[in-house]
Amino acid sequence: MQSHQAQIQSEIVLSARDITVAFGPKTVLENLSLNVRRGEILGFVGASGSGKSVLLRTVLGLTPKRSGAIFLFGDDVDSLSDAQRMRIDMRLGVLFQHGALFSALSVLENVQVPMREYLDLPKKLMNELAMLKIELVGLPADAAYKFPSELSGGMIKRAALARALALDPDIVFLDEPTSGLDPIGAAEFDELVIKLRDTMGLSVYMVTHDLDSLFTACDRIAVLGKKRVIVEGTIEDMLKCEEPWVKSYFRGKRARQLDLKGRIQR
Ligand SMILES: Nc1ncnc2c1ncn2[C@@H]1O[C@H](COP(=O)(O)OP(=O)(O)OP(=O)(O)O)[C@@H](O)[C@H]1O
Repeated sequence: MQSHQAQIQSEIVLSARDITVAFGPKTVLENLSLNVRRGEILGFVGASGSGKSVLLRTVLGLTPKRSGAIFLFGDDVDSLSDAQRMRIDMRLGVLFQHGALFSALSVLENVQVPMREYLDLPKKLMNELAMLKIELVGLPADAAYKFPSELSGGMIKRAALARALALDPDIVFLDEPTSGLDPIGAAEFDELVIKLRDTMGLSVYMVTHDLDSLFTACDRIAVLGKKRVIVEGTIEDMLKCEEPWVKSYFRGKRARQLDLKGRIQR
């Protein structure tokens, strides 16, 4: 019999099954299947234009699929009532590429956007909860009253993460979270994501091109190619894989510069 811990570990929080998405005559995803397990950080990679953002939008219900099913926390989202769907949506946090904060709102107000949308809380409590999230992502308290234009790139990402965490989600979707950050800022962001996973049991679906993130933060990696997931596994599996795109990505010049293999063996 599986231990309770093993059951939790193997629980599937997101299952995309046989997903096909097309725009007019152009099929972008075809019979794609992918699972995210509770408490794991899944890195999702693929060539530019291969459909990573389309899949993310499809999972979130923002882009319609032609066929297939999306299961979130065991429920087929197409079978849910509006009220049930809303309860599921509250368990998802999203950090879109470029942070996508509202420029006219302070950081505190940005973090409160999901709270205002889904909850009916007194202002004082909302302020306290938003401050807790701001602290959680490592921003100083005075950042709460700043506007996005007054923040560095790294602070914007953290503020956007605080907003994604506003409702204590079970899974967060991060779309290229470290793009535009310098290597130190990117490494700090990865550490933050790992810490949140470890302390909150968060599941993380991370679209990324960042080899450092794939190496240090991701438990598993899924590679999108030919309209579906062509390879899935650990970073060690990627380094052994002979599929041409995977090989050139993980063992190409840039990867060699990062000395990924050496770092694995150390
Ligand atoms: N609304 C749309 N209408 C038509 N085509 C679209 C639409 N959205 C995306 N596409 C097409 O789907 C394909 C996949 O795009 P997508 O943005 O998902 O790629 P990606 O893997 O996220 O790329 P990148 O790594 O560059 O962000 C592209 O050819 C894009 O032009």
